[in-house]
Amino acid sequence: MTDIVSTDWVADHLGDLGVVDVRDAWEYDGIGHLPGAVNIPFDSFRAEEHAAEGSGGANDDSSTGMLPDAEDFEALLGENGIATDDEIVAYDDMHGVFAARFLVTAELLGHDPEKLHLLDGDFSAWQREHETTSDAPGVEATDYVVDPPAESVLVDADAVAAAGDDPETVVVDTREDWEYEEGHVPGAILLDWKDLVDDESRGILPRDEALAVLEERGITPNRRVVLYCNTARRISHTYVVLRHLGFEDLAFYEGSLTEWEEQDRPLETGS
Ligand SMILES: O=S(=O)([O-])[S-]
Repeated sequence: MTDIVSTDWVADHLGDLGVVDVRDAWEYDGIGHLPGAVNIPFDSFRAEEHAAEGSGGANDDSSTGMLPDAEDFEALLGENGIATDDEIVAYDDMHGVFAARFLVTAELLGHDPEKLHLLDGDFSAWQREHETTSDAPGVEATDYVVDPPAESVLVDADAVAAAGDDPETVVVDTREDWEYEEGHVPGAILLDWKDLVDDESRGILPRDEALAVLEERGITPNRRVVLYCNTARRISHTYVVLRHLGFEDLAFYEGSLTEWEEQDRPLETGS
């Protein structure tokens, strides 16, 4: 399970971690970064275009959304010296949402989720408490191998539509309220991903508070939770937080609303 870790935990384990900074290169170079961090900016591990269901050919019913090609991801991690069995910590300066997307991408492409960690409180927490550097790390290229798991949390649009009729399942829209009001998957519940984040510390809410926010909306660990947003970036953060809180039955709609709308599926409006 991808974990959420403190700056002190990262400081204690720095020598044993592949540290991935997903901010833009100018921030990594100009503002500084964690010691030993490599820079893998957000745009570099996303597909250039959204790939909808069936885009891989007539018999392809998979939805790869914004996931990169396996070879591209292998080359990217390999050239940055990240190995297939590395423990990885990722961070950004956006409350963790971009870093979470990196970690979920790695998980979906087969990196052991037990070895994936999100820095709580993002770069700002590290900057307040620990030294940063502008020194480039020494990088030794690796042969990173993508090997997607046989069982995946990925679901397609049909599964999302069917989930709406299942009382054991809750479909969750992690966008902002105005986006939800303009149009959402019928029956979906609104949970802005930032509602689980403390705006000041940029870290996740204390466990009890986070669980209370979720329970208020009927999102409880005994239910299956199906997540979507626009292009699967914001759900990546919610996915990591829910795993951290102990939610076991999660489904990840990579195609998200982009695909849903491309397929002319129904939308509900209003709050
Ligand atoms: O975060 S997003 O994929 O909805 S743009």
